[in-house]
Amino acid sequence: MIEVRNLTRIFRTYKKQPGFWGGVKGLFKREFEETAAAKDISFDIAEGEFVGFLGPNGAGKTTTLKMLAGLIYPTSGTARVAGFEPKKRENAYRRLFALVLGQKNQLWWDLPAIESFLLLRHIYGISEAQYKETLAELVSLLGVEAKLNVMVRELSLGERMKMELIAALLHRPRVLFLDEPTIGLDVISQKAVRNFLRAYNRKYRVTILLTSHYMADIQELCERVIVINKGKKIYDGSLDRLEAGSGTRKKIIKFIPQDPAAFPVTWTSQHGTATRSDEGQFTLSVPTDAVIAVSQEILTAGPVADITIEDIPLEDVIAELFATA
Ligand SMILES: Nc1ncnc2c1ncn2[C@@H]1O[C@H](COP(=O)(O)OP(=O)(O)OP(=O)(O)O)[C@@H](O)[C@H]1O
Repeated sequence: MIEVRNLTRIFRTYKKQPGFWGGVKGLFKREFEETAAAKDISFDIAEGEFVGFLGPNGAGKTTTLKMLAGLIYPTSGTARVAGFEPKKRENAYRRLFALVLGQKNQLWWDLPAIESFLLLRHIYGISEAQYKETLAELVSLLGVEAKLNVMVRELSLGERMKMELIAALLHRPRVLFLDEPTIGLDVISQKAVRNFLRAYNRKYRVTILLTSHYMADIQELCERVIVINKGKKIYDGSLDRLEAGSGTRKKIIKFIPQDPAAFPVTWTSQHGTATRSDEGQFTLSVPTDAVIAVSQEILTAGPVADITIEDIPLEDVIAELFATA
């Protein structure tokens, strides 16, 4: 469904010297700076896939999504979505995808959401019957029946995002580009949006490319992730492989001794040293194959009130990937 080959976008920005005279100088001699927001990015996404697009701030995620949506032109390379070249901005392509930017609104601020939906119905030429059916389904899935006639500016952030999603899906796109759709939402709204996206993806086999800084979004929704850093793709594969195959093939052991005096403040095992926290807890990061040995060492050292073995948080795995890339 999505085919990206060596997609590159270089931004050229004017470097203004500070102050008034800096501005005047700039009139005569302009200095430019080039930023490669996307460098030689290639990937394929099959129909119905739900792919997470990860990277730190400024990695080039939004730039790539905007190129796929035809909002900005690539400097070089090609992109094809369902056979269309986004940069040509054909109407048939506009009907095929939707782009949701969590940080921007497409709904009319001073009107109830339903008015924007009606406008979109006309823009996309959606038949009355299809409009009614789609709207009823989306509104009920997202639970916003009671808010359709409320001015958008009076909606909560979560309600507004749900309305944005309805606006994006009214014309039944086959491809969805979601740029941080859960940003700023409370945990309950984040979960509601996630549940909706999962159900929608499964029911309609819509192809979804999602960026989010919330790892829960990625872990709950995406089996595959593409990671980019400084404009370059550094990983493309399953989330499991990313977690298992990372340099941090480790687990975290946390324990609280029954008698704190039985353990020194700094306790050393064969595989590392842990320092007691104010709450009396010790935390050790150990290689996965040493988990049993270290657990036995802890239990031999003295009775424990609690012991847990956890996976390294995905955030840490990814942070390590960025650091080594
Ligand atoms: N219109 C523009 N003009 C100049 N530089 C730009 C422009 N848009 C983006 N950039 C630069 O391109 C780089 C990538 O930006 P982009 O917004 O794609 O990153 P991102 O991965 O989406 O980051 P974030 O997670 O913070 O949203 C950044 O260094 C940014 O400053």
